[in-house]
Amino acid sequence: MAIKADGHTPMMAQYLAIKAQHPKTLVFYRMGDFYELFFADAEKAARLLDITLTRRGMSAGQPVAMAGVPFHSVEGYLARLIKLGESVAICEQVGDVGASKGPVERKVVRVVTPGTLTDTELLSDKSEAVLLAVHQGSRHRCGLAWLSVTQGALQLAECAGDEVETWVARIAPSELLFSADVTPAFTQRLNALRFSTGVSLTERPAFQFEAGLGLRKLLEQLNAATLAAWGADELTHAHAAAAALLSYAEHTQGRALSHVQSLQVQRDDELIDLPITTRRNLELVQTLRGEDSPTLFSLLDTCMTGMGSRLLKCWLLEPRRDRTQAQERLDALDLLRGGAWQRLRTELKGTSDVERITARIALRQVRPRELVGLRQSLEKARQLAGALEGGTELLARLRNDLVPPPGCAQLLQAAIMEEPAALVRDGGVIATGHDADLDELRAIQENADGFLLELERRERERSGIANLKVQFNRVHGFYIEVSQGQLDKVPADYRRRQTLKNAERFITPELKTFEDKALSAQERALAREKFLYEQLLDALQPHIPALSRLARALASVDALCALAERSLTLGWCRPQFMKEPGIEITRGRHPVVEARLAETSGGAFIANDTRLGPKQRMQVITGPNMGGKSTYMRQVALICLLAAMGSYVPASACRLGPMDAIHTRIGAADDLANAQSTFMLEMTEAAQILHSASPQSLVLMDEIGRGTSTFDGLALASGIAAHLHDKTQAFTLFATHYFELTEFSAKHHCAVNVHVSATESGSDIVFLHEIQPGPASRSYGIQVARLAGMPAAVVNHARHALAALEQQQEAAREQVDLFAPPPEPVRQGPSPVEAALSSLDPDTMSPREALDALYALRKKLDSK
Ligand SMILES: Nc1ncnc2c1ncn2[C@@H]1O[C@H](COP(=O)(O)OP(=O)(O)OP(=O)(O)O)[C@@H](O)[C@H]1O
Repeated sequence: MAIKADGHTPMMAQYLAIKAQHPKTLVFYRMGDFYELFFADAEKAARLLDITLTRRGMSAGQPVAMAGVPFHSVEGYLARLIKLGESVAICEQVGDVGASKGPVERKVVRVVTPGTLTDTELLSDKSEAVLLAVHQGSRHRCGLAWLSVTQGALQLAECAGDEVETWVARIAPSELLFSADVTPAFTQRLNALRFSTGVSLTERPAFQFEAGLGLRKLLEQLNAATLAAWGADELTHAHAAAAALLSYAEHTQGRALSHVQSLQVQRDDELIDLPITTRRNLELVQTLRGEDSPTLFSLLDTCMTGMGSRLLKCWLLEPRRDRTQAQERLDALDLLRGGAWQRLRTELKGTSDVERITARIALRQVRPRELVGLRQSLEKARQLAGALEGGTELLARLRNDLVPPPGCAQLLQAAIMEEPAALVRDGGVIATGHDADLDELRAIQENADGFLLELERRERERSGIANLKVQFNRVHGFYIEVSQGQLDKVPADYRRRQTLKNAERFITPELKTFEDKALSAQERALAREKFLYEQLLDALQPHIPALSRLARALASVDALCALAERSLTLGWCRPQFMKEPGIEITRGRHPVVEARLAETSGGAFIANDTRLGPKQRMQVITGPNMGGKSTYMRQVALICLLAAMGSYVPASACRLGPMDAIHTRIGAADDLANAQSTFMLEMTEAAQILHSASPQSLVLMDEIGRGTSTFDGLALASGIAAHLHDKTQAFTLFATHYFELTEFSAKHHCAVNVHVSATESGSDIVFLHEIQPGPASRSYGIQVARLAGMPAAVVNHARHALAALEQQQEAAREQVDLFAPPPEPVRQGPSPVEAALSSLDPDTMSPREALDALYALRKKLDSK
């Protein structure tokens, strides 16, 4: 192999030039049927994928480490790498093999990264891969821009610098872009986010976060002269984020994102605030153990399509403060519950992921079978539109959007076969009758079979070899096979092509002429199919906006039908919204615990009422462990959240006032990644709630203060309760084991005591799970420990110790008033210097007397 001047083989030189452009990305370099990785990339891939590390000779005097994966199973490997947060540059052969002397021309055609996935095989049906760019702006503001490449909807927002974490939690990106010049403190916060949310961080050059560039790119993308219509013209920090976002997305796809044509601006006061801790504690989309079920989402999601599931998740995680949208959905649900939901779901069954297919058409990555799926789904959409009887404003809008773009289905029908091959490069994709040239080329191939049979018959007759066969294989082309015993009968014009153990293979001039014609017809047919497919993609581009709307409408109908079905199956009621602040729930249930109990035949769920209003803002909840305090508190939050997203709720009646946030401080898990102790984390979270909650927030506090000594904990818990009651005035559910806190309501007129009931049966405890007025009478900790299987000796020991402790406390009880305001610092009487000073009358003193008095004062001070 020729060695170039710098010592590398021409192929390695080509590889290194490509690698230099993608230093932080694994480069998959296509060589025949494999993607190869070299040097450090090879070592890394071998480690991450557990594939063999080999050597490919030497280049520039160095051994070349190499590892490879077969191209036909590349998706599986990509999926694993992406899951590990890696990015991969796919480098294909783009030139003709053998066209020039050096290596075949190669190019990175796209970069697969966690936030920009478009491959159906790599994406989860039920969640989006979202790419987010964060720009750290001036004056403590940050700009955010995000998008899911497969959805094509661009979103912008600006937020206060300290709210980035909340926004990132809500947006739940797979990949986050940030500028190389953010402050070290900001980088630290991003790293913490990486630990807590698993997001991949990608650093981009600072110049890409430029507001002017962002504005230009946005205008170009939306084909608009101003962003005023979206209310986005002033959001310069978000423009800067958008600049980096769009550049990166285009860079990874290797083309402009023509399907990204819609923009939405999210304002920080539009959505109900659901901080990371709330999402986690309420187990909205993930259990505390990080599993997908059982969660509120897994219970809700009976959607028929991935699009529906994804939209439903988005409704759940982005509830609006304004109730218009929720009301619209509830109105639609009322109508669908009449029975329409069943018909619509039958139609929805088997619908393809039109949203992703549309994006893949725009990115020109769509596969033939996806287009067949699209055509069938357009037909389904047409039928759905017919079956939707308008009725409500929302349903009427959806019906309009479900009408397929004129001509689109016909175009697909005419161009693509009923059952096309998986890949265009294999041929067998374009329908017969679509293109005369292609039909002619195919006819040559089809007539070949008849011709070959005829030739075989003639040659057998001519040679007298009865078992002579005319055949074809990919390597040797066409041939006539004659077995060893018959070789003497072979006619003179046969030319030997190949010798086998028991037979010889020949070609004749006639067969050779036919071969040339047939093979070139096949090649030309393949090329023609590729060309026609590209033409079809061109013709589909103008339909993209209408297809995106249609996809959204399909997803909405699916999500609404799921909510309708759930409300009926689970016996939920329609919530009412009121203008006055308050939470009034009659016979509320925790939907996930209830479903669990039903599944495990663990008995019926006990429904409970909740009444909170301006005069009763806080419930102090006591009761035994396992009594149901956490369940009760969470159920109130879940019911508020379900109502806000426009769903029916697990209760028999429900009226809700305005709500701006749900804050939770529940459980205690060490945050080892951030080097925070249990107690530190508890206090940090509580402090955040005290700073950000408002009178329109719902706050759940579960056993605050238990992470430290009893007195410290009790003192802190009472301080926090008082702050929430007096200053924040949020609706608060405050569960505690400190009985002392049940005295809180005596001095705080908006707080009431409630408890979860339990009774004793012999020495056992029976949980009734009912919320009742007043404080709990005792804590039953020892009975619960007994139930948990604690050895009898330990339980006995504990009983004695408890009795002794209670006696001791009774004897030494000193009434401590936990809720009395802190005493003013004690004021002492005037000091001797002050007394002497106040007895002086400067107006009656001569200068000399004044000086003497001053010396006397000084002396008094020194003698102190
Ligand atoms: N209303 C209810 N109806 C029926 N079962 C319930 C109800 N509430 C709770 N439970 C059952 O009791 C279990 C314990 O409830 P929960 O965790 O809410 O108790 P807790 O009072 O918060 O306990 P701890 O103080 O130990 O955290 C639940 O897992 C559930 O199985």
